[in-house]
Formats: sequence, structure tokens, C-alpha cells
Amino acid sequence: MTPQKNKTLGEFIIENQSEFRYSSGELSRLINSIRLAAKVVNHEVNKAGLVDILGTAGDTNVQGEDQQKLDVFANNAFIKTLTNREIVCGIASEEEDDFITIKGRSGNNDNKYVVLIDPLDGSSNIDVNVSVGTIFSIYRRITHEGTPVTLEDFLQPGNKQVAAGYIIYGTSTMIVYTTGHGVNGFTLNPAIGTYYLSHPNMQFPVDGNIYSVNEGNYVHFPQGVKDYIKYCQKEEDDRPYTSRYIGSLVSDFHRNMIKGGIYIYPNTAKDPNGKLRLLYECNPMAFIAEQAGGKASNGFERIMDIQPTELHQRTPFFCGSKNMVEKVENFMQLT
Ligand SMILES: O=P(O)(O)OC[C@H]1O[C@](O)(COP(=O)(O)O)[C@@H](O)[C@@H]1O
Ligand SMILES: [Mg+2]
Ligand SMILES: [Mg+2]
Repeated sequence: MTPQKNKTLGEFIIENQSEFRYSSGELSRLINSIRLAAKVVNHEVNKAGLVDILGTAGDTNVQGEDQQKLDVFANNAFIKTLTNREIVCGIASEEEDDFITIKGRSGNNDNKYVVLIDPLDGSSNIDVNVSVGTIFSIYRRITHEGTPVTLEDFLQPGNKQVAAGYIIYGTSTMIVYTTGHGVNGFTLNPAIGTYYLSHPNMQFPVDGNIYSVNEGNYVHFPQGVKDYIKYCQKEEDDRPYTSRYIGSLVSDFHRNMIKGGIYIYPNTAKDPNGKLRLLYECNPMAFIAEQAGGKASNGFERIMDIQPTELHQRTPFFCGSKNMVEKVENFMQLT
């Protein structure tokens, strides 16, 4: 049943409590706390040119990347909101070397969930006023409540996620998320600060004619990816396809989910395991893609079946319309 449009995010969460497999209130409170943090970040993004939030923060993160001021701001906003509302026992972030343990008021770790987050996705676009996003992934902890959270709680395969979503700070601000019961999109009415259900039951078209890849790296791509790009460009059948690459995973993914398309970030000489991080970029986007009828792989296996071994590990990423992902997998497996 397609949810009725123009319901607020809060109403939708209350009406769909039963879908939160583990508990009636905590997961919904967790989604709500992410909504609140997103409003804080959105407010800063929308005035980025007017306040001292552009440019680099002067530090590099564990990935060796220059942290943008907005990366740091968003990271602090989500950590503060999730900590204050005492809903999670731990957070892992692209911008933090190690995971953060969050103790409840009682002084121990009796909350059930851990959150992994890319607080600001598309950092290279911040200073040039192009849309950026936030990506989040939620798991039920493996260790017992009341005991210290451990790395094991974060190194779970994507098929164990209980919820995942993204916020896109674009021409409008949207939250798109799944709890394993389909994908729904909510648009912020900035005048009143409320999110409304604008994209109920989002579905990836099974096919598409848009491919998103940084063709500047073409010479370093695996042969299978080169062959697939040549296939997309060939004058034949419904091709050539359209090449669209925004440089923000969230934005490219969102457009492809609405119009049909594929996002590709393969391994290259510079990034032998690819650039995107498995735990807080690829797994959450893969969960959303599959829940919307799409597909996500590393070219050979399902992203959500990969057993993580490190918090910030990277993976090649092929994600989008099912037939397009299977086509590039065929090219990859032929070489
Ligand atoms: O500039 P490149 O190498 O094409 O990489 C762009 C990709 O890198 C990312 O910006 C990585 O995410 P972060 O901005 O969170 O580091 C993706 O959003 C985007 O799709
Ligand atoms: Mg990112
Ligand atoms: Mg980021």
C-alpha cells in the first residue's frame, strides 16, 4: 500500500512503529534525532557563503582527506544530537578515527543501537554551491546492553542494518530512508521546519539511460568498466546513454533512483579498493537501493554481504537500476 502523501515525517514514523523490528519507540526516536540534526546542518549549508563555514578546517581526517569546515560542523552536529538524546550506545563517523562510545545517564551502555555516518557527503562541492548530503546506517548492537560497545558492533555486514538513509541538501532538503519496508522520501518545508512525505514508496526503475562515473579516471579503470563505458557511449538500441556526474554520491544516487541510472566508483590505480567507504556510504546506499528494487555490488558480489574487517575500509561500488548493474557486472566478469 503506497503511503498517503503530505503526511509529516513525525506522523509517518508513529503510524509505522510496527515496522521497527526491535522496539516500538527507540528506532523512531533515533530517526527523529537524525531529522533534528539534519535541520541544524541544513541551516548552516543554506548560509554557507555568508558565514565562515567554507574552505578547509586545516586538519586531515583518518582518510588523509582535507576536512572541510562543513565536514567538521556536520560531524559535531550529528554526534551532539545523538549523544544528547541518549538513543545510541556508539557512533562511527567518516570524520572520526575510531568509534565513539556513548554512555547513558546511568553511566553505562544500555542503548540498543549503533549509528555509522558520513556527516557531509560531496565535500568537494561545498565551496561551489552544489548539492551535498549526509548518509547514515543503523544497526542493533551485537554486544549485550550494559556492556561496553566494541568494534564488533560496527563491523557488521550491510544485510544486518535495521535502517539506513540520506539527507540531500539540494534545491530542496529531503530525508530518504528505509527500515526494510520500502523507501520513502520526505521534503522539508523550510517555512515551518517540518518534513512532509513527498516521495512515497520510491522505486528504482529496473532500467535507465544515465551513467554516473568520474570519467577523468578512465585510464585507471579496470578493463570491464572501460568496456561498459564504451557500451554506454555506442550508437545502438537505446544508446548512447547520458553521462551525469555531480560529484556527490547522494545527489547522483537520488537522481538515478528517480530517473533510472547507475553510479560507478570502481577501483583505480590511485584507489586500489575504490574511494567510497563500505560502512557509512556503500552499505546504507545499497540497503536503500535494494529496498527500492535496485542493486548494489562491488562488481562481483552483493555489497551488503561483504563482511567488514576495518571501520574505514573502501570498496568498489556499482549501484542503481538492476539491469544496468547486472550489465556492468557481466563486463567485469568477462575480463
Ligand atoms: O571527486 P571524485 O574522486 O570523483 O569523488 C566524488 C565522490 O567522492 C565523494 O565526495 C566521497 O564522499 P565524501 O565527500 O563524504 O568524502 C562522493 O560523494 C562522490 O561521489
Ligand atoms: Mg561521502
Ligand atoms: Mg563525507
